Amino acid sequence: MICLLLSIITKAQNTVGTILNTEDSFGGYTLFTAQTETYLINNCGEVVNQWTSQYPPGNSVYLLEDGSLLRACNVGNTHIQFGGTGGRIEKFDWDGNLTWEFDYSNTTMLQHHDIFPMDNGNILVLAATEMTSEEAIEAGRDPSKLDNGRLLNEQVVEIEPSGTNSATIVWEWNIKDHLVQDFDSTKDNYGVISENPNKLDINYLGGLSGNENWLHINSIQYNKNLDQIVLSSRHMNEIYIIDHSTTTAQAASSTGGVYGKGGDFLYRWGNPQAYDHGTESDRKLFGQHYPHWIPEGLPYAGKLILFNNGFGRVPSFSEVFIITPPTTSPGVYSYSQNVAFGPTSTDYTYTDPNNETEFFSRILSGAQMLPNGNILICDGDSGYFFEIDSNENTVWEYINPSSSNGILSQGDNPNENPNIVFRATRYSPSYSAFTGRDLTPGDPIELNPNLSGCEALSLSEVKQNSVSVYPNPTTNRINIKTQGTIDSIEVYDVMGMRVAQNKNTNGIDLNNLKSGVYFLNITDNGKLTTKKVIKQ
Ligand SMILES: O=[N+]([O-])c1ccc(OS(=O)(=O)O)cc1
Repeated sequence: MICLLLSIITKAQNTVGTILNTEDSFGGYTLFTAQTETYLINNCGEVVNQWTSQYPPGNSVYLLEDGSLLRACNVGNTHIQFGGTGGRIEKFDWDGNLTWEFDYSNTTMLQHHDIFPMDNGNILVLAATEMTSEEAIEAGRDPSKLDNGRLLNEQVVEIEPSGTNSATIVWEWNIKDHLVQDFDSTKDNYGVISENPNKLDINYLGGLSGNENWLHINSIQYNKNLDQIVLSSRHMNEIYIIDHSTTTAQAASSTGGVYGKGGDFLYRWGNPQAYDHGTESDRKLFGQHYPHWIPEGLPYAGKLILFNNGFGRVPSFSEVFIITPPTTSPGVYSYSQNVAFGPTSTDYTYTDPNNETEFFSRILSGAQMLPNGNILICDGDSGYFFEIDSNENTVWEYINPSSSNGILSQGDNPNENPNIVFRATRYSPSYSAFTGRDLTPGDPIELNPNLSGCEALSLSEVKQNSVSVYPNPTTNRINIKTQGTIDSIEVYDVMGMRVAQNKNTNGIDLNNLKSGVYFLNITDNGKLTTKKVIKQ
């Protein structure tokens, strides 16, 4: 309720940039990429650093511990085309100089969607590679389900960068080595789907037709403690965990590695129909994004958080899930024959608390647990980032002003100007990338900006004690102590109705108001501060 009120009070009528900033948001810097630019903004939407590439996103971007930027970009491969393609990885230093670039794009292979920077400097790369129709049929694909005369294998490569534009592949995994099918008994991988939960049915299409982009894996994330990778397949509506401790040879087999299963799935979740372990009613995921392990030291550490887009169900609505994959020991996932991998319910689910269909992103998107227990959510389709607290109050809101029609002005309608964002990531001010950096805020991204509401709030955070109210609680008058000159005092009830106001004076009489909680909007030398008061 307090946040609802704060939002009513502090919401300048902004259409882009920072829409809402409250004292309950996690102070830090938010990184996202749109068009050719990557922005690091503070909670007021002011740019503290910016990197420019020649290319649009392809699609994820990371600020590394040393302050450099690792970004996948889209080179426009004409041989492999679907939403989310990339093809090149670029690294920039803090000052925006391109220090390394690497292409993973040709007529038969293409990096897409996500990459993951590992602690040792290597990079996990997600790529699609071509399987000819002969290869696909040999792997048991129904030939009537090969719309484009080929199929796209999904591949993970670990690359070790070197020089300014090269890298060595040091590890590799391919889904085509982990297929099962019950279509063609003459092929090697013929089997009973339900008896092979650790493999993928090459003829399960998740309700689609014979699209070559059959799996559409849209994220790759890594857990160094478990040495495991989690992948998200939009078209299967499943997430998969695989072992990274294997050799490349083991990763192409079903044995070896710390967990003994080679490159077969260690875990899968979201749509048990895909392995004949349930029906549509058992399905949890609908075009999901960005499953990743919540880092150590954060609330829900070690669990998986993901954005369930809710695409393909009626009605359409998105959710944020936190789940605990059941295990028998760390990284060893519980499974009993013919029972779908758990859990059957989530540890946490966020939907829009007022109207669930209000929160919906068809594509892209993600959610990030923050150190104070808030969650940063990227509604990628709308370029809309918002932060919720543990009571599901919205405590920060931002709309990406960079659209495919150019940089928007404050007042422009973002709904008329595509401003999609793949993912947004908040970095804590204590992150090592910021050590010794000049973080002086520059201008916001949007043209003709209006930071009034936001600056007031940020200032009130800084000058926390410079405006005080007393007595509080009060039976009648509230006095205001400030170093500046008070321009106006407005009193709002908990429903956001203004119930009293005064100008050019250092107090206000609450005599006529009922007992309860009120909010004072105090403008002092043009700066806004909000104070909660109790009328007895
Ligand atoms: O339009 N795009 O840029 C786009 C569309 C779909 C897409 O795939 S998804 O799984 O990330 O939604 C990625 C990018």
